[in-house]
Amino acid sequence: MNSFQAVSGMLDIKPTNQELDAAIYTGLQAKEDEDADDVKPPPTTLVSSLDPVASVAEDPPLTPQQEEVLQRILRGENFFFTGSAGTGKSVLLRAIVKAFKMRHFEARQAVEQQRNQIVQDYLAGKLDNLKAVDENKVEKWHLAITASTGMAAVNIGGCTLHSWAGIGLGQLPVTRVR
Ligand SMILES: Nc1ncnc2c1ncn2[C@@H]1O[C@H](COP(=O)(O)OP(=O)(O)OP(=O)(O)O)[C@@H](O)[C@H]1O
Repeated sequence: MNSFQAVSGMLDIKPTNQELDAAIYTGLQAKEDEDADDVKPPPTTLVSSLDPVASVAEDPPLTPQQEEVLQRILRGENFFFTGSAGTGKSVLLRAIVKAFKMRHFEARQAVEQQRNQIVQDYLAGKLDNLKAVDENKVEKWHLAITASTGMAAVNIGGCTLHSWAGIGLGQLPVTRVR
């Protein structure tokens, strides 16, 4: 069974651990919400309790299928994951966000270690001059966590696609949309 078949063959399952193994997820497909444009982004203090990385601490370990999707995304594949309600999409998405944040954190840490090593070598007389660390080796990326409605966005610690794109309520003329 290929991934696509696995994805399409798991509709209407309940979110038990065993059935989650047979399930894959609907990325950012959100429930219908006609008032989505009216939903304001929640204040930062509220969002903190919904922080996707903080939530991962309480999330269960990924199922093999969730883990496979995570690994493939980390390898750079474009991945559309889908499934009916309660099949573990949000749990997986939070794990993806955490993995990217960890990757960035580790890259920054490596730079700091190199920098410390240079200073130590210089102080120990092993280097004539302090040299700069090549920060270009730090992976640079932008992570946008978006959903099509405000409620769906809150659930994943993101924002609406409209908000992220600067469209807001869509009341400004096109020329003024950033
Ligand atoms: N790997 C897992 N092991 C055990 N439980 C899990 C796992 N993944 C998800 N669950 C549980 O299944 C339930 C549904 O998960 P989640 O909210 O991620 O589903 P969803 O597909 O995003 O749902 P919806 O489409 O309704 O937003 C939650 O209670 C979650 O903790």
